[in-house]
Amino acid sequence: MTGTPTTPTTPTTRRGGSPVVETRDLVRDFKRTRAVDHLSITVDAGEAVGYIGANGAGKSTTIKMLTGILKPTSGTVRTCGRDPLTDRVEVARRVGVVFGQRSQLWWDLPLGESFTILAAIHRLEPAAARARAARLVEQLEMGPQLSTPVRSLSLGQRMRAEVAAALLHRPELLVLDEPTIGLDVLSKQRLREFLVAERRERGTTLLLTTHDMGDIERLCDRVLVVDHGRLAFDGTLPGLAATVGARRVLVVDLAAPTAPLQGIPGTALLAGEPDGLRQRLAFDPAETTAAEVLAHVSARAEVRDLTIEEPDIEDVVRRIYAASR
Ligand SMILES: Nc1ncnc2c1ncn2[C@@H]1O[C@H](COP(=O)(O)OP(=O)(O)OP(=O)(O)O)[C@@H](O)[C@H]1O
Repeated sequence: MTGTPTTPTTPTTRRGGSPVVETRDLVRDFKRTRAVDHLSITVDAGEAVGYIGANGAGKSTTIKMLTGILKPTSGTVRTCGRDPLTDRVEVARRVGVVFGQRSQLWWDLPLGESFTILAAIHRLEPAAARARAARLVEQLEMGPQLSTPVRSLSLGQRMRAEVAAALLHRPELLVLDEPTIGLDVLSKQRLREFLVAERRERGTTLLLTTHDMGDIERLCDRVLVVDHGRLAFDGTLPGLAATVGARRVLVVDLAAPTAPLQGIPGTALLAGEPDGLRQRLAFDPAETTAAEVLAHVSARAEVRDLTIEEPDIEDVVRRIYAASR
């Protein structure tokens, strides 16, 4: 890795919109811990930004300051151009927040009633609110759950409901804290597809924390890495993967036992099953593509099935730490 990782690296091209999130020298101390340490970040209108870091790096504390839940120790924070502490109501009007571990829905009420109550809280015009809720319900395929009490929803259904609730008032910024944690593959996919569509249709700015590289890959144009409360990286995901040398792994299930798939350009063969039926090839996306690797494999053996293992964010972040020692 080149340069010191705690020096922000190549920022991506900015869209030139006005900042939706802007922090300058933001600090938050708890008794003995500096959770956020002179953090200066900017997110422009229409961007989709992944905010990542190891457990305890300061992500939730930052988000709580952006949304007016926590007061900074020092420094400034502007969300949609406002101070989230003194302009709480205006910020709440313009921002939607989803905390994966916490619900904003009424547990014992049918889901549809939560939407009605939220619309009233946001003082939305009833007909417009009903139309917006109906559209979200349709897009998120939640119609059958509208009369179900929230406590009886599956985790995937509840997360989609949380996202719908956070978007009911058409916020400019949607902040998502671990939106796909614990979801099965299909639920993750549905939620990601919805968020991509929402962004395309309404230009909603996304800021999300996640431990899932798939969320970043499918949703974000830009990644911010926080390490011990400080900004450690600001750039694209390929830029981050290249910076830390993160590899992807192509896992192939072969039709017949096959000799180890050694010597495929740009790959390293990882330990596989002894019969050679399942083999794992690590590759650097900067050097080759999954399609090229697969073409080489197919020339040697019949491929029955394949999966690609993404670099794990914890692993990427561990590599950043290792490089900073
Ligand atoms: N209310 C609190 N009181 C004391 N310390 C806190 C409090 N909230 C957070 N911290 C500490 O601040 C640091 C940053 O915590 P934070 O929750 O922001 O990290 P995080 O990156 O969101 O982690 P995770 O991925 O585990 O949610 C940690 O050392 C944490 O223990």
